[in-house]
Amino acid sequence: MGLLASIFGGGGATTTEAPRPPAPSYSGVKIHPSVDNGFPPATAGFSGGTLTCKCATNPVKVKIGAQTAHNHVCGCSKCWKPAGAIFAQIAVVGKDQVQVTENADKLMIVDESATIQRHACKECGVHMYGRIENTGHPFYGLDFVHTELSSESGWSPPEFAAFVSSIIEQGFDPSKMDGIRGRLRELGLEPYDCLSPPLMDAIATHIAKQSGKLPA
Ligand SMILES: N[C@@H](CCC(=O)N[C@@H](CS)C(=O)NCC(=O)O)C(=O)O
Ligand SMILES: [Zn+2]
Ligand SMILES: [Zn+2]
Repeated sequence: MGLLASIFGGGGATTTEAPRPPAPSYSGVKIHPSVDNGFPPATAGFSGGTLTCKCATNPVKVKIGAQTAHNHVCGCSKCWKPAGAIFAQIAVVGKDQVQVTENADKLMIVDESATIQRHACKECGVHMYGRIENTGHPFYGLDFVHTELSSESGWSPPEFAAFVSSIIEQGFDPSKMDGIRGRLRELGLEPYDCLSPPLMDAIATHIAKQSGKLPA
């Protein structure tokens, strides 16, 4: 065996390597019911559906007139999560495509001071859409919606995981974060502790153009 081969273990048959342990599986770690068993790709040409709150009678209905974008799971404390879920699942759509069609009187704004004005059903607590009213905000014009509230299939699938560390603020055991991030990666949802790099870059670009650091 040559010197390099002996240093770097390139000797082939003479090297006795221990078998590599199988990659750990985090399949038992729960994230959100819509992603825990995997999720289908978007349907080509899909053009929206109707979101319905959880009320057994007189549910609030919101018609979404287009496919969503930037679907993701969010670990922050402000986004609505179904019972027992650690993450929310949320996507954006143009605000002009969002129309409350039934029982609009049951909606209330959860926190008037928040950037995203989340319109929730007063009775069941489900957030039906979140709107940004600040015209200077990078995401102005986009509404935030939970497409799991629709019976239609074909919506854009989640692409990444946002605000992952924020689940600790809500009481999640910090020693179990490796399992959470491992499971998210297994599902193809790269975990970030804020938004994804393309979205953070888009926000920063908008801010730099507003301040004149970049040409508008
Ligand atoms: N660590 C905070 C993060 C909250 C946060 O910044 N959430 C993001 C993702 S939804 C956001 O854009 N919030 C704006 C808003 O809630 O209006 C928490 O969990 O409450
Ligand atoms: Zn309701
Ligand atoms: Zn959130």
